[in-house]
Amino acid sequence: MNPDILRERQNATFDIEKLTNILDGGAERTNRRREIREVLVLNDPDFDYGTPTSLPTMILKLREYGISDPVEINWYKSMYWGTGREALGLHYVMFLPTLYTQCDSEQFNKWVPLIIGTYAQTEMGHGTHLRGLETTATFDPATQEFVMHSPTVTSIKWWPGGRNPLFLPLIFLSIPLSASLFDLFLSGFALPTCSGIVIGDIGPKFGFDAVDNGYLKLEHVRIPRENMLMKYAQVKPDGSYVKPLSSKLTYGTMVFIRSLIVGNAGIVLSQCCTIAIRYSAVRHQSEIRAGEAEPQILDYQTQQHKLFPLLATAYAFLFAGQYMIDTYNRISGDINQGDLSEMPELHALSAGLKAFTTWTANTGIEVCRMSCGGHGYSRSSALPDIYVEFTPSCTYEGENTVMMLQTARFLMKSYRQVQAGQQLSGAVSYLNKVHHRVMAPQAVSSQLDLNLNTLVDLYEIRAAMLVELAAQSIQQESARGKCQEDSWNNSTIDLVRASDAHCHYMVLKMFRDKVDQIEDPGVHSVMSTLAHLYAIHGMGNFTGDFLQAGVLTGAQVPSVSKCLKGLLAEVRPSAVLLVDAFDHHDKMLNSVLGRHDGNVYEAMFEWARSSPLNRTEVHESFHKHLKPLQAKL
Ligand SMILES: CCCCC/C=C\C/C=C\C/C=C\C/C=C\C/C=C/C(=O)SCCNC(=O)CCNC(=O)[C@H](O)C(C)(C)COP(=O)(O)OP(=O)(O)OC[C@H]1O[C@@H](n2cnc3c(N)ncnc32)[C@H](O)[C@@H]1OP(=O)(O)O
Ligand SMILES: Cc1cc2nc3c(=O)[nH]c(=O)nc-3n(C[C@H](O)[C@H](O)[C@H](O)COP(=O)(O)OP(=O)(O)OC[C@H]3O[C@@H](n4cnc5c(N)ncnc54)[C@H](O)[C@@H]3O)c2cc1C
Repeated sequence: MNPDILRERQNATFDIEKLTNILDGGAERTNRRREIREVLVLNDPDFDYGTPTSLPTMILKLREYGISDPVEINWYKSMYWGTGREALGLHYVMFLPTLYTQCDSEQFNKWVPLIIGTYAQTEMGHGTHLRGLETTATFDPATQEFVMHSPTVTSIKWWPGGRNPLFLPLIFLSIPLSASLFDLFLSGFALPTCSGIVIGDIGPKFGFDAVDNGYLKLEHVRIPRENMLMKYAQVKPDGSYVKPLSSKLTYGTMVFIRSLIVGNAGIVLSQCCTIAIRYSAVRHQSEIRAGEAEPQILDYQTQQHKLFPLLATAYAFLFAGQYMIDTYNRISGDINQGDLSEMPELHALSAGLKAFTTWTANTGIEVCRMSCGGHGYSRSSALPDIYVEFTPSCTYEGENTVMMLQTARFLMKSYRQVQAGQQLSGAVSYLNKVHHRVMAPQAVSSQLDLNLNTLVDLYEIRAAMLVELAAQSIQQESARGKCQEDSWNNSTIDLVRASDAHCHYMVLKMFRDKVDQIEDPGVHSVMSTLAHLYAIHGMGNFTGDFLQAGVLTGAQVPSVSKCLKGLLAEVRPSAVLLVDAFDHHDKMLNSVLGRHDGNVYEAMFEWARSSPLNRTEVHESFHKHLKPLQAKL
């Protein structure tokens, strides 16, 4: 083991295993995750790491081992595929959940165990604006069929993942918005089961290469009436339409996946922090004091300033992901029982946190890559691949700006309810105080009150202020004679800013609540330090907001920076131990820089030598192209 990394692991001030258990949701979950990883994957002789041929093996193994819990499926898949996406991701996270949530019992029993599918909602002309989708589904009572049709070029279904002839049906959204299971293909390499279907691949993408995103054009293709998913809405044999309790129930799968993406952003950021911080512990470069040995780059304050707030953010997002999934499970359970009262809040929370966490993680991955210098740009670091695979999450499952504006809709509605004298509950209850906000007591002192509860209060006040400013912008636009829609559009910068601040407050609050639950003193202490770092770093980034909210004075601004530097120094001794607690296996991380043993250079040389370009002493291109050219010169 590299001596630097060995030294970093001595004198731990907290129990790493206990922190890993907290991240997993308990010791039993950690044990189960490791059992899946060590026994069912790494020690499986059939396991040929991450090669496409292993996809069928993976599916059959999942069935052989009886792994059906979605989280355990993801644990298994992530060991098989490491940090990359794989062709079946969409099947597990969108196609199956749609069947689970939108099929009536007969359809569920008929389809769920048997098929692999995709989710074809987006069209070439519309991805965000679902009410603008053009594909039609026209019921023909004479034949008890729906006639599915793509009337225009912009109505061609565009992007469905895993849309190759190998795959079976797809969930199809069409006008009127209902989800019909559209059985297009038989298993295997069968051609379309009926004419009128034009499919293909949409061509090379920025990345996401393991997933073939396709296109699908339908020309009056008929499917049985029974293929409409009929849990919430039905078309009866006589053609009569039974409306769902809410038209938004059809959007349920998107809410589910957005909820998952929150925790996934934390996982991806934790992977990158593991790579960058372990590498920064073994990389020596330049000098701090003349004549002395080159220091670990992790001892440069700037390197700590790049990485430690991201480390804190990774923990914050992992805890936010746990909260999000628990909230999703609770509210979707109520919805299943017909209680839709909290559906708007679930939509607003999942939409906002999905955007907030993916935007932040997306930027953070690049900071981690650049903090590793040239070696970060090498594919051996895994950081370029992680970025390329993660960055579309800011677009898919709800484009982030649009998602922030959906959260803003909920915030504005809540604000108007407070103005009308209503008492709010839930995540926006802080708006009840928006008109009675008193200056925070600490604003009169020059010292920053570092109490975590006080910091949460400051973020709450900041969010309330920005919600009020956005509402006032809309009111001012209306007062200038603008219609409601234009008043809204002319305030969308403020609205996104308000939603962002609301999500920032929510994430810090969840982090504080999680820290409060930690009983082990050592773990509590180091997590409390990270939560403080997350809060103070945010105050440094948005100082203007806190000044404008009147909870920070000009005299206190220098102490924000001073406090930040102190917290960076406090995290330094535990940095490697904190990424060890994420428990990312080398095989899954697949990064030369992020190896647990820190033996980076030897591994990098081996990695380079294994390149196909080095298979021969002289590359064949010399003989094929250069040598003939030289002969003519
Ligand atoms: C299982 C374990 C696995 C773990 C894996 C871990 C993580 C996963 C990581 C990555 C994912 C992996 C694979 C997936 C990768 C790629 C696949 C990508 C797939 C896709 O992209 S699928 C397509 C996604 N498309 C969208 O998201 C479309 C976005 N657009 C919309 O949602 C809607 O058009 C809109 C923007 C919300 C507007 O809708 P609209 O009907 O026009 O409503 P409005 O007029 O704006 O509002 C009316 C009213 O309705 C409320 N509303 C809107 N949406 C919802 C909702 N979903 N739920 C509840 N309520 C909703 C809205 O709030 C308004 O209410 P008011 O009271 O304000 O009137
Ligand atoms: C890798 C990847 C995989 C995908 N997989 C699938 C899949 O399997 N199935 C599927 O159905 N789809 C899939 N998609 C499509 C994806 O869901 C859409 O791309 C996404 O919903 C965004 O819609 P759009 O592309 O139409 O962008 P647009 O909505 O056209 O966005 C373009 C710009 O317009 C802005 N904009 C749009 N509306 C508003 C508004 N109301 N207010 C302010 N600004 C606005 C956006 O903020 C953005 O800046 C995938 C996409 C990617 C990148």
